[in-house]
Amino acid sequence: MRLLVNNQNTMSSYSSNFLLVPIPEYPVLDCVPNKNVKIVVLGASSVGKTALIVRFLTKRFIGDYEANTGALYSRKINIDGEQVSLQVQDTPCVSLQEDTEVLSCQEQINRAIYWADGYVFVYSITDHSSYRTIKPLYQHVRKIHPSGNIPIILVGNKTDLLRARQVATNEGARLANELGGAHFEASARENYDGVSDAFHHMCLEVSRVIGSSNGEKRRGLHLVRPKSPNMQDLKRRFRQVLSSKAKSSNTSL
Ligand SMILES: Nc1nc2c(ncn2[C@@H]2O[C@H](COP(=O)(O)OP(=O)(O)OP(=O)(O)O)[C@@H](O)[C@H]2O)c(=O)[nH]1
Repeated sequence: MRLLVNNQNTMSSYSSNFLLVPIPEYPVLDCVPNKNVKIVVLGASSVGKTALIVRFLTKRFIGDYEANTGALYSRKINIDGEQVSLQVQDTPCVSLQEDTEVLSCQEQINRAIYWADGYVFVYSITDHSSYRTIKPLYQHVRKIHPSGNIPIILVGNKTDLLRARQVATNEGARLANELGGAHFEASARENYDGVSDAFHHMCLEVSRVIGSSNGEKRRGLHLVRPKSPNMQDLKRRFRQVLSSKAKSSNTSL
């Protein structure tokens, strides 16, 4: 979901919520070289993907969200004393086709999976079907990245709703172990520390993988493209050529 907040200062005359970009992006050129951590958050409907991201980046839980359109959040954060440029991609929900293990997943999610270096799989501890989407989702990620080490974590959200629990802690831990990642339980609603621990762990894992590839991007697929010439620059040069041509044709008359 995408974040909705009421902005008292600018929209006080409106009673309903409106859409606001919650966390301003900073220019891509301002990224810390070789420390650009790209994370995608994946999971079924209403498990709390947006709530977890917003909680981690702002320490706030707002609670009112609009259906997700896949916002990208950029921040500089400090991981173990080191500055890291973090990009977190929120995604629309995925689902299983009825009574099957077949995943329904938008193309935009595939692009995010391809782009990312780390994967946060989220389920709700109150929704067993959201837990059951995780394995097919992981297999889907694996189809896109068939080889190599992909840093993942598994987060069981909504631990404040203990009475409605449908997924036991050891079920989550077992699955995380099977998929080769760490398991966390958290409540975006009630506890910042649990959320922060999970994202910090993810960032550390991704940093480690990036670091171990000597500063080059993993898989060699995301190397920075050479800068294309600036449009203004091209126009200026074009005008210069035209005016020098005009001058030379005047002098030859
Ligand atoms: N009780 C409780 N509710 C939560 C928690 N996290 C999120 N929610 C609520 O769950 C609902 C869905 O949260 P979102 O963050 O929008 O979930 P999402 O996974 O982004 O949803 P989709 O857009 O459907 O993919 C909202 O009503 C949130 O307020 C939590 O930790 N505890």
